[in-house]
Amino acid sequence: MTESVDVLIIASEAPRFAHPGDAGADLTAAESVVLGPGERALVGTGVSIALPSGFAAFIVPRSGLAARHGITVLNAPGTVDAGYRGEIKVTLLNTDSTDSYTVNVGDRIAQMIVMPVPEVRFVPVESLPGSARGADGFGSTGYAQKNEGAQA
Ligand SMILES: O=c1ccn([C@H]2C[C@H](O)[C@@H](COP(=O)(O)OP(=O)(O)OP(=O)(O)O)O2)c(=O)[nH]1
Ligand SMILES: [Mg+2]
Repeated sequence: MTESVDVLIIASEAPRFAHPGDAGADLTAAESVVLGPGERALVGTGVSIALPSGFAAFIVPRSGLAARHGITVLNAPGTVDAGYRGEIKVTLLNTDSTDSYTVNVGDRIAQMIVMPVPEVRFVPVESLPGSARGADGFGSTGYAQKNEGAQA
């Protein structure tokens, strides 16, 4: 596993790790916007990066904004491809049905996680190998804890 990775960056305000060892680096807004109830907006961060090949960055919500204000990232996790050189933008969504939310320049609006991603080749086959789950999904194992008498 790679210990550290260098990500080239041009930024008005660089993403920052709040604590050493944090997975997510906070992204700040480079523009102000008011999100009305239920509204979304594409918010610039002023950050452009060049990831090494074999890596991607994922834009995910901040839990505090979500829990306190209902602000989330609509397309979470937003995917930043290694070859992308444009400005990283965040699609913020105000899920609150009554309150507006104001984003000011410099506010920490989301976080970015850099992760290794393998090069994938899709290999066409006639049939797939068997597995314990098979084609079961979409709630096939039930929802509540089984020992609480929930229906499967
Ligand atoms: O939250 C996001 C998601 C994506 N991007 C940038 C980086 C990414 O490499 C590029 C394309 O993203 P994606 O593939 O998700 O969007 P698309 O709608 O498929 O656009 P495209 O046709 O350009 O791939 O947009 C962001 O800045 N923020
Ligand atoms: Mg795409």
